[in-house]
Amino acid sequence: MLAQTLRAYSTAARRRPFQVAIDGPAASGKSTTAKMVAQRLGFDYIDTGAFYRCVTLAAMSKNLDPSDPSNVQKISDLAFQSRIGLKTIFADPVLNADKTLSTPASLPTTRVFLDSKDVSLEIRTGSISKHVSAVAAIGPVREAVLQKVREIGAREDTGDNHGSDSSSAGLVMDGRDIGTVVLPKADLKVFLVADSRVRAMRRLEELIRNGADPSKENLDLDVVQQDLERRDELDRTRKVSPLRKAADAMELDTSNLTIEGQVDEIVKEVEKRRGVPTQH
Ligand SMILES: Nc1ncnc2c1ncn2[C@@H]1O[C@H](COP(=O)(O)OP(=O)(O)O)[C@@H](O)[C@H]1O
Ligand SMILES: Nc1ccn([C@H]2C[C@H](O)[C@@H](COP(=O)(O)OP(=O)(O)O)O2)c(=O)n1
Repeated sequence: MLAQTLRAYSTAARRRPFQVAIDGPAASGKSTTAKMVAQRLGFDYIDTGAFYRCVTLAAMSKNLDPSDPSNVQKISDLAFQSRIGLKTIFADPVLNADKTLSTPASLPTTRVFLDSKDVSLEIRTGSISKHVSAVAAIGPVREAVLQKVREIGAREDTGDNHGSDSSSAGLVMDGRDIGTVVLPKADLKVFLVADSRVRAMRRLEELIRNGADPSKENLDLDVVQQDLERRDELDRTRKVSPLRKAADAMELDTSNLTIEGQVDEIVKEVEKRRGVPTQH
């Protein structure tokens, strides 16, 4: 009996993927960095912000204004009922002339599905960004998202991930409360920050890259910066699971870093903590 228990325990211990929690304010580089870290290490990736954005889209599609307190119950019900799925497409490693493998330079892309519909671009529009913090402040909505995220995390733990039959060695998850609430025992916690003007420039470029037209929409650097700062303030001051740095998180300021640079810092730290150098 004891031997059986010990064997079960050691299997569970071996199976638990290495967890990397990445938190920080809006547009600090969390999802880009998290995806690339996952690609470099062969880990899975979960973007928790996408869940709050999907619930916001579901609410707005039903004309439920998230800032109206009388809609809280209906939005909470929607959060529990909505089926939300993520699929991250990682690029294959590159085979070098000397037969070694290296990580491709291309960025992985994450497709987001709400009740089977691909809403990847729709959830990034200005109107969703404007309302998402109000939705994310609703306690039952956070419970519903936590439940969904943990279910996905547990599937990855048992190998039922992305249709693959083997579980990955680790998991990278990004959001606002990953290190404090969702994965409080994460093996590595990172808190990304960057100057708000720099974040606004990067976010504006991204919106334009994704097809936004600043001449037609009310979109300039000041507008984007104000939206990021307003959202950060709401996320930091809400009662349930506010945005804050976990006491044991490593802080990384990306203002003067390249994307590769910030990914390198995190991968180095994972390798140090795992004691296993990974192939690049
Ligand atoms: N070090 C960097 N240098 C330049 N652009 C960056 C850097 N880090 C992130 N970005 C860009 O900034 C934008 C916001 O990053 P993103 O990963 O979406 O942030 P978050 O997930 O924190 O909101 C993206 O367009 C991303 O490509
Ligand atoms: N774990 C999380 C993730 C996101 N949120 C909320 C707070 C954010 O304003 C929204 C959207 O998050 P997302 O990471 O997609 O937003 P940005 O890419 O940083 O603009 O969701 C949260 O409260 N908790």
